[in-house]
Amino acid sequence: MKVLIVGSGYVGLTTGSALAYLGYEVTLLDINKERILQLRDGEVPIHERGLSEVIKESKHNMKFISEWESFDSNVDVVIIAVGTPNKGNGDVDLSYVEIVAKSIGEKLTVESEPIIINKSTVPIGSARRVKTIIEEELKKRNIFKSIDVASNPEFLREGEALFDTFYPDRIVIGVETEKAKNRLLKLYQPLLEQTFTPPLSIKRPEGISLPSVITTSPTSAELIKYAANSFLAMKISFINEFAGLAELVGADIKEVAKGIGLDKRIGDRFLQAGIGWGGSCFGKDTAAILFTANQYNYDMQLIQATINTNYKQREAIIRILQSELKVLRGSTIGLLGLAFKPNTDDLRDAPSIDIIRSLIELGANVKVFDPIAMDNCSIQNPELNVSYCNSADELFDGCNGVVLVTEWEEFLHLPYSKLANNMKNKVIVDGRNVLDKENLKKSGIIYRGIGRGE
Ligand SMILES: NC(=O)c1ccc[n+]([C@@H]2O[C@H](COP(=O)([O-])OP(=O)(O)OC[C@H]3O[C@@H](n4cnc5c(N)ncnc54)[C@H](O)[C@@H]3O)[C@@H](O)[C@H]2O)c1
Ligand SMILES: O=c1ccn([C@@H]2O[C@H](COP(=O)(O)OP(=O)(O)O[C@H]3O[C@H](CO)[C@@H](O)[C@H](O)[C@H]3O)[C@@H](O)[C@H]2O)c(=O)[nH]1
Repeated sequence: MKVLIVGSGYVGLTTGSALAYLGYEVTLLDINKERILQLRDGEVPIHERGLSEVIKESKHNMKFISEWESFDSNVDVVIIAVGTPNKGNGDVDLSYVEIVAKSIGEKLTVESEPIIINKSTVPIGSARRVKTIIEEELKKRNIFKSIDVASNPEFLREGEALFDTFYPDRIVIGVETEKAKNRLLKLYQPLLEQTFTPPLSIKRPEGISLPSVITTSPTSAELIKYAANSFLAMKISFINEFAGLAELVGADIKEVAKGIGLDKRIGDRFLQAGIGWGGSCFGKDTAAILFTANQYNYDMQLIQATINTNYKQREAIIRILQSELKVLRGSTIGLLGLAFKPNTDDLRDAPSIDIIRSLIELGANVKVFDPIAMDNCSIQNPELNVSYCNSADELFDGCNGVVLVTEWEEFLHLPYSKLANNMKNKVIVDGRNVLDKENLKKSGIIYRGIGRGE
């Protein structure tokens, strides 16, 4: 099967590499010429576990292009995986998807029979919009045919993108015809039956169940994606709201999360209280679903509260520092971690950036250290007046307070009591509730977690 993937970011590149690994002939098209040149040179432009290895093993099945001129119109499947950013008011900027649809319409011929798969997260009705744009372009060249556009939302997590692609919980197929349904089932057959030899870098976990397939309408598929992200975001905001109360009444939110998570109806995942969620999806997608609801004059208070609670968590870090240090002006605060979660270099909607801005506004000097995301931070936020450190030692030196923002594995095992000896005040704020509170306290550190009853 020949597959064209449009957009070579987290979703496109991961999906393309996995499909090439499974033996498909994959072409990745991205308008970012620099990215395409990097990929041709064997460089992987994003940080994802196992991605370089899988691309290396599959490169004989992969082609990278930046122009539609090189488009093979005999392709079986075209996957749209371009960005769908927020316009700032919650509305989704669909222009990247629309431009791609137009290009597809300009390039298809009378003979071409591809199924168009929309993997980008898009508002309700976008599959129909893409179909209309393509068919109108075709009509301009006197080609009158119906094009199948499927909605096939993506559920991968950054940092575990390849793992989630090879071993998904479910595959959602939103289609209007049998032809489209069968083409998608054929495409995903190796994953559905797990017939492939797992890549060495992304091992198949023992006892993993086969993915379920949900075949539904494009509209339901589009809503499934928003509902999934809203639910996960809500779960985190729920535990964070209780963390605030736990702090006041003297309870430990970690114990509370354990106590409720053992109930199978609730489940223990996504109950980690802390600074709250960030990243490219939860903020954008919860805002988008509120925007859609608004268009129908429908009030989604739970989603609004989910968002409000989340952004309050970032301010809570400042309140904790103020309560321990009193005056932040002139103090030095270190941030351990910048990425919105470990194992990624992504800084989209990262809590770290808001925290840095607030600290600077309050007159603090800010030092930061992140194993992977510092280059992205300095390129994307050149205006941020922070000192980039090369190690945890350098970060702690002279600080009045240190905030653990991203729970990178290496931060879990730092020699905190030794590092704290070089701080002016031994205040450590554990923004992810991952450190050993009793041990830290024993060594004279003032430990503050989120909702840990101190
Ligand atoms: N990142 C995630 O974890 C994730 C997970 C599930 C779904 N999604 C959704 O998938 C979509 C893509 O997200 P992403 O994180 O991979 O984005 P990204 O920004 O990492 O990548 C998008 C890529 O598309 C390219 N592009 C834009 N316009 C193009 C065009 N006309 N032709 C060719 N290439 C073009 C860009 O240059 C960029 O490389 C979004 O809708 C997002 O909401 C993302
Ligand atoms: O208990 C938890 C779990 C997560 N987080 C935070 O939540 C954010 C998102 O984490 P995660 O969901 O692991 O990362 P993403 O890569 O943003 O993945 C989400 O967003 C993607 C884009 O739509 C979806 O495809 C995934 O299914 C969905 O999990 C991060 O800031 C985490 O630190 C918490 O604060 N507490």
